[in-house]
Amino acid sequence: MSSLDALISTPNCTLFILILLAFPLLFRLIRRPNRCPSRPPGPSKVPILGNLHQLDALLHQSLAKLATKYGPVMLVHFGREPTIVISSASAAKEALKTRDADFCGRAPNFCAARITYNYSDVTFAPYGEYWRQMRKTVTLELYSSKRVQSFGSARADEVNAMLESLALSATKGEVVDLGEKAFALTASIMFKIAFGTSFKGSMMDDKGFQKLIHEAEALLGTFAAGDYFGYAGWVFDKLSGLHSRLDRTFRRLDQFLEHVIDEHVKLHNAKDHDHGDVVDALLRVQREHVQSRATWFTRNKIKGNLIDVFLAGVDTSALVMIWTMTELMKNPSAMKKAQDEIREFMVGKKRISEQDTESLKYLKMVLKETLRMHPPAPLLIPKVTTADTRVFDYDIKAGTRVFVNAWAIGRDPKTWEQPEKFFPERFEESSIDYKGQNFELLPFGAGRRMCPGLNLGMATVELAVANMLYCFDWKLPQGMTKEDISTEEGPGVTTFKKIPLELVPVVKYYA
Ligand code: HEM
Repeated sequence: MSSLDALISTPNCTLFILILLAFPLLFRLIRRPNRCPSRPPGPSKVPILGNLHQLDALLHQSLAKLATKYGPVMLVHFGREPTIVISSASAAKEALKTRDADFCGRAPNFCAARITYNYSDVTFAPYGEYWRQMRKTVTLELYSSKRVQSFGSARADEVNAMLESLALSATKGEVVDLGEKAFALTASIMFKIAFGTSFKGSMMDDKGFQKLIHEAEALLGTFAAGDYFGYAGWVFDKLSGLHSRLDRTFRRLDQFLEHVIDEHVKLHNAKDHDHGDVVDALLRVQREHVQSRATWFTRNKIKGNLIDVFLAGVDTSALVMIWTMTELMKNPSAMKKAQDEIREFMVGKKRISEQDTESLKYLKMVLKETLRMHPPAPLLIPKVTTADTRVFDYDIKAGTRVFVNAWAIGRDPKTWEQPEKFFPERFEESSIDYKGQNFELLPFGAGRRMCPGLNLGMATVELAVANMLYCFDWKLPQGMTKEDISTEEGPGVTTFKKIPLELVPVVKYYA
């Protein structure tokens, strides 16, 4: 036996050699957490469906329930599509602030592609140069504070018309469907802002227009199987009639927009006339582009952005009004406090102006509390990651769909004391606001895809609610108590109130 053989045959040395051989393996095991991607936790999926069988029509609510088990960064599968669901303020902050650039894509959406002229709008446009240019343009032409102010008379006129119709119902002791009033108001305001005319002067009446917008919204909220199951899903959508329903709605919208744009062009060519509305603004931008030989600002881009104004601006603002009145009727002490504030401030005045609403501190808290409990877009607008990224310590691949559950975040007991209680006073000593800096309250989102229409929407809501509370007292229909008022939501991408809010207005100060 050689000396080397002798050495190897000793037990100590054999152990040493074994450790030496095992070292690379041990090293790999120790380093494993850093090298292997760590997936967010989530419910186990079944073939084809993924986790669809565990979700229901109130998607934000069923996702919130699952998140209590799997945590604030959760992976679920919609068919074959992996989707990350963010359900806490700190996870939302990491996604929408720290890694905002990775979380600002939009998920492909079959219905949205058709309705928005292949993503010619801002809301559904994929993140990139086109979205940047368009968002800059519409921010200047539509959403700047100067523009929001310039639409003030449209808001005042339409709010006055609504108050007049409520006063008429009050004299007859009629029950009114407040949801209907709110949608009619926001639709007529956006119509005037966009087209420079009221329904009366247009080719479409208010009911027909509202129906068309609701149908387009419903299509955006429809689960298109093609988005989640590839070609098989596309065939299913075709056979189920989704494609023809989509085509019908698109053609009606297109016909209407073509007519409105032609009218504006004619008037401009004949009289160099500018109504100061959105169509004129977009046509002016188009002319400037043509002069500088840029060709990308086509007619479809104008139509896509006009549709955006309605789809993003009508239902959202109306829903804030409806939920505010619902919560105030269920909480008479908050209703009294809000009315006392307004009526004390308004002594001797006829109508509340937009400037007046700035002084109504309690009303602003009421609206914040409503937006906390009832964000109109509870999952914001679905996003998609634009790069491989992380939230907390979880790896997320580029191209993954992302839902930020603003509804769950607004009701997170780790952030909010008694989150199910409507309690505007919680904002008395708090600086939390909904303007995208506080991730506990995200009704408008945050980061670069945050809602640019915040001021436009809230200007309408504040003016309308303040005047409704000032001019009228509100009673429940005979035989009903506040406990009978339902807060149940209907299915869809927005938090519709399932059972209409029906109230009886009683004139207090209306002249
Ligand atoms: C109170 C009413 C409103 C609420 C609660 C609301 C809420 C939202 C939310 C949650 C988003 C998605 C943000 C995200 O994905 O992170 C959004 C996006 C958007 N909103 Fe609003 N919105 C309101 C009013 C309006 C109005 C009046 C307009 C315009 C007329 C408007 C135009 C838009 C647009 C264009 C986007 C897409 C932004 C982008 O993708 O870059 N919104 N809104």
